[in-house]
Amino acid sequence: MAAILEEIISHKRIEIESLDAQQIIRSRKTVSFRARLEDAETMAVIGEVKRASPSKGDINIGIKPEEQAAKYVSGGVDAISVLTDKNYFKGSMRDLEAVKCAVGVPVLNKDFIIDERQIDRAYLYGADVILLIVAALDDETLKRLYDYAGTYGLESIVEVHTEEEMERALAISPELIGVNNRDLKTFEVDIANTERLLEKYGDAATHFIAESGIKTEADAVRMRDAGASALLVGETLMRAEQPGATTRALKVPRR
Ligand SMILES: O=C(O)c1ccccc1NCC(=O)[C@H](O)[C@H](O)COP(=O)(O)O
Repeated sequence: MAAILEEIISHKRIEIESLDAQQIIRSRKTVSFRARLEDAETMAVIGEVKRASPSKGDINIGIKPEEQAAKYVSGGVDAISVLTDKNYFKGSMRDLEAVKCAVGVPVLNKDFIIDERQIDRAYLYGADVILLIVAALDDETLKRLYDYAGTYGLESIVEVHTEEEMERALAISPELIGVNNRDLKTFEVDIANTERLLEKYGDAATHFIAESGIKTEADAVRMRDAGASALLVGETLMRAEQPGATTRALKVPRR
């Protein structure tokens, strides 16, 4: 595991000690991102609320998450990702809740999930989708958490960066796979990673989401041509003067 991921996960282990197992009333219906993807005529865009990151430090600290999310919605965004980790990304579960109250599109709880209690919390705060990072989980835990999320109607984006992780992800037949273009060992970002992996695995029966380093319409076209049906975009939208217009520009027609 990359050193930064290992460090984040050790913080998560401490964080989850304070989370109680809860009896949760499962009355809230989640909003499906997969259904939206299947209906889309353009590349789907997941706009991310990302105040800061380990690789870039502070990006846009002062924003109100619900206002930022509303700007993405004005550009036709298909889902909002909210980074809820506090130590490394300066986010919170309150950010997620504020976004969920402000928008109707699916909301992704972007965090480093290693335990069922984080999934309980994601549902409680209004998530529709969670992220499961293959590099942070063994095979048994990955499958267990994937299935557990499904009991809430939560969809999981199973994130990979390498071929080996892709093989491990495909073994559980997930409906959504995120291909991260960021190498967490070096922080180097190269969108050719999605092209490389999808050249080999693009025919798999799943939806591929290209994550990280997407800046321009030309990048969106490259990801579409590689076989991705969605983009996850953080920094570009967080720094954009007009996040709505930037979102719209990335929604290139599907092939
Ligand atoms: O962004 C980081 O520095 C980072 C470091 C360690 C673990 C995860 C990290 N990022 C999380 C993400 O996956 C990105 O926020 C997401 O893909 C959007 O990336 P970008 O559009 O490049 O901001």
